Amino acid sequence: MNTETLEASPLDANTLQTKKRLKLHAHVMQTQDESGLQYLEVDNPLCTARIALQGAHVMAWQPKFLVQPVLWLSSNARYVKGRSIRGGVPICWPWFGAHPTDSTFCPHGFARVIPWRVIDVDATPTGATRIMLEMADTPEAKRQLSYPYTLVATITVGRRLRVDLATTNQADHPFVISEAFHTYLNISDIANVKITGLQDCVYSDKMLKYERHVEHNPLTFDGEFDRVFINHSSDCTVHDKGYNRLIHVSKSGSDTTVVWSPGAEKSAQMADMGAPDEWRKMVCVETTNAMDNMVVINPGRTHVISAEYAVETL
Ligand SMILES: O=P(O)(O)OC[C@H]1O[C@H](O)[C@H](O)[C@@H](O)[C@@H]1O
Repeated sequence: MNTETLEASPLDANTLQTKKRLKLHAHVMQTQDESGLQYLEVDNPLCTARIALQGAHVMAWQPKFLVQPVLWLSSNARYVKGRSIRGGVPICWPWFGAHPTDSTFCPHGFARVIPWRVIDVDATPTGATRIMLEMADTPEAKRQLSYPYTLVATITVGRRLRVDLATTNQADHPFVISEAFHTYLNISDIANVKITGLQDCVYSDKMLKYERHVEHNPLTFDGEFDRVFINHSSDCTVHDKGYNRLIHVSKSGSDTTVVWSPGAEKSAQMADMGAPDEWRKMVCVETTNAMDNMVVINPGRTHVISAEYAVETL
């Protein structure tokens, strides 16, 4: 289904304004809250999901065979124009972390706070729902990145969640990006999990002024943890003995993985991390290209980063 005319049509915009709900597809409803933020609510035979059009941000995804959600979403996340939502799958683009030269530019890039528009909604042969979104060309996006590009996210929700982000260089010169799916995974407790798949990898430790070390063991957590695993292009698995399940994170087009747990002290300083112990129920496993693995995109070329999440119950 092509919904390209949806936002351009005053009739459709008014319908959404008045009714706050608009059916885009058999399994997808577009809704709007009081502040004007819009969401896609997906309910298909395999899962439910919620996507904010601001940031192409997957806020929730839950396969129907599971009791616990797969993504963590803060209970006091802010739903405000121009601010990122704490939880789910924020898209960091076209830089990861702080902008290298201008501190007024959005941390982790502007893609997560800009509205995106729906360009297609479809069902896959397996019964999943595939939604394509394109980032709008707003003055704010232009202020922070002046050269021409297109940025398209394809989000597929079913038994698995897949996110693909395609950057096309429309300029007449190469440009460089860093990027991430900053995914917050829902876990039983940070003390119950270990993460495998990162052993023997070199990491830069943000807690130790970016010192580099080699990871020898599966990751476990006993305080704030913020590591950037360089040249890591393989998959990893979160083992959660509290929820008796594994969350497999597989990827392509990504050579960096970031693992982040804020710990009690940092969480207490953040306004949108929910109740005091809520941080214990999340760990971020971020499919990334950053630091040594920033991506050069030549004119006319497209680069795609993809991540897929699958849950195995034990
Ligand atoms: O608060 P945010 O801008 O969403 O960033 C949250 C976190 O993101 C990443 O994982 C970084 O490695 C952390 O250093 C940062 O604190």
